Amino acid sequence: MAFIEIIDEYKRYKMGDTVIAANDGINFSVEKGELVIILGPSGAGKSTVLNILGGMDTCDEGKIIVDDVEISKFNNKQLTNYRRNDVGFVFQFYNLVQNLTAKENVELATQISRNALDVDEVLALVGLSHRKDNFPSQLSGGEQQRVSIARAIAKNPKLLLCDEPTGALDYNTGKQILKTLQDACKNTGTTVLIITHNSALAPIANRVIRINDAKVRSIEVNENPIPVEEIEW
Ligand SMILES: Nc1ncnc2c1ncn2[C@@H]1O[C@H](COP(=O)(O)OP(=O)(O)OP(=O)(O)O)[C@@H](O)[C@H]1O
Repeated sequence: MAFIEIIDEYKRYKMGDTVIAANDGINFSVEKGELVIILGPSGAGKSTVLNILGGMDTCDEGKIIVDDVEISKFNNKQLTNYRRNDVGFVFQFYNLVQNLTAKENVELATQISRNALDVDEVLALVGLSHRKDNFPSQLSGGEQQRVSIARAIAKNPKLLLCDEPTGALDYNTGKQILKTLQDACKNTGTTVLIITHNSALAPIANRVIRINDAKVRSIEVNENPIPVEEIEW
């Protein structure tokens, strides 16, 4: 069995009298340590899959298996522990606590997690050692996103889930963030999933899952992913 298995997963939202199928029979698997890109246009159902995989939402039907555990059977308490210990999240808008320094923002995550890594080492890993005592308002967007990546990695999660992590950044800063994620995947062995609508990013991933209109349309495995610094878009 693969590290992540999503099997016949369905999620529907009721809007008044109509029902929207956000995920309509999703199937894919991911191997441990892979960098995965989930590609698709707005409204395709990408965030829904990621939220279900991250234990922030639950599916209506299907099985979600992570590291041999069926998380789709979890109760609320189990889901809380799963989110705390096993999943790191990175969002488009960094969601940092404004009155805490970069280091304190990362520490906050390590305090509620079981397997936390050394905060200074993780800040060094994302290239922020020299900025750790700064507040978010004193950091650029790219630096703030690196703090949020550090915060997610510091929990030493099984999965790092990133929803449009470069969406609010300019081209070069976005590229640096993707490189940070690619390096983090390589250097820590964490399985990383990135949602994007930018198909030019596909070559950097080990696996590319294309989702459109609530279904998986293709899955592609790259034997030789390309370093982020070598792609242009
Ligand atoms: N909480 C919700 N209530 C009702 N409908 C929802 C909810 N969340 C998502 N949807 C609907 O489900 C579909 C898939 O949404 P989803 O956010 O997963 O797409 P996406 O591919 O991540 O899009 P984007 O790139 O714009 O974030 C959309 O039609 C959306 O409007």
